[in-house]
Amino acid sequence: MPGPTKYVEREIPQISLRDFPNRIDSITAQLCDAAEHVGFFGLADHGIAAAEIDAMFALSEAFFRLPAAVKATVPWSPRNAGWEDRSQVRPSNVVTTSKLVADNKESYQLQFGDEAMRGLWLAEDDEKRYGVPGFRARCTAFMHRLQAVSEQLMVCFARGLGFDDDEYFVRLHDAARPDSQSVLRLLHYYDTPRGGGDGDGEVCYRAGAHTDWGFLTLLFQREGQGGLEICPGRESATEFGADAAWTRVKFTPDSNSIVCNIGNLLMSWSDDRFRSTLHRVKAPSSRREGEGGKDEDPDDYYGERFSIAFFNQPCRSAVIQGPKKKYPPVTGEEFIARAMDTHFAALKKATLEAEVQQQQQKAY
Ligand SMILES: O=C(O)CCC(=O)C(=O)O
Ligand SMILES: [Fe+2]
Repeated sequence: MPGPTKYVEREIPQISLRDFPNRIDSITAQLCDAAEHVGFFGLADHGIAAAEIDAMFALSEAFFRLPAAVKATVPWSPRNAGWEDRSQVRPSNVVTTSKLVADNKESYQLQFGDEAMRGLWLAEDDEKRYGVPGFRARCTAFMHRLQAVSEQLMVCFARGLGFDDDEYFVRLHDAARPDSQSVLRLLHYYDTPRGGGDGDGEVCYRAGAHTDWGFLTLLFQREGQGGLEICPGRESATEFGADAAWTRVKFTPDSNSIVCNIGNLLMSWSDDRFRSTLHRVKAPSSRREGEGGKDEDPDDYYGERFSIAFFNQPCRSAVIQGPKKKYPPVTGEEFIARAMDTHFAALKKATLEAEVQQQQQKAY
């Protein structure tokens, strides 16, 4: 059972993309510094207007407010796309609660490719009928906006890592290729019940501690809907940072900042120079006092949270190897398959350990 979270203030670098062509050297230096030392940074002056972001959040909320039966017509598929509801069980959830607890959220994952999205978009007539007209076109346009911002970062990272070709990462993440794997994830976290002693004792996690396994994640959050926390450098004695000092990633209103973080793939692609950083959306909480609810803090936020994440993932056939060749080459497809295997192996291990713990408790 987790104890109260320790919090520390850490500076999360804020990087401006203003005047990108002329400032590319200084932006590259700032990005590489943030990627090496924190793994997280905020991006300002990225060119996506506040109105565009607001409109995308409104569209996402309209989708999530649809009846479950409608959302279930575009169900999650192992192609890493589609809608899921309270189905993502993370190893960290199991380790900290000793139960198979899923994140208390729903999400809808979208990709560029027709094949990946086969049967996973609402039909045009249904978009109109259910009050989300133009949903597919608007989401796709927003993905292209995020792709363009990501490509600027990719050019900087290619330069900073010493690849000869500035477009190296850009080519391997080409959204026009049919084997593109990048994902836009609309997220909706449900209200989290607080420990009160009058409920059924269900323990809720919003998003358990994890690192992202892709290349680079870009995330929008909303003012007043906090919860995202990071644990830089995995400064933790335990696997998922339960005893570590966490830092809240606050919304920065004046810059429309995009929260960016390095994924495991860019970490290995940089020969471990850049770091992927443990993060989570707090908090474990419970309807029954003392069950997970121990981790409550006066600054916690328990209301609904909407966020939008864009996961840059290399095309399936991309060959991935760092400039110093620390790791043998792997394709984008292999990397993701391995990430899945690692995830399920960790889940299996955590589940077995939780079962053993429960048996021990019964025995004494
Ligand atoms: O919603 C958030 O703020 C974080 C989401 C996240 O970390 C993820 O989906 O990987
Ligand atoms: Fe994440």
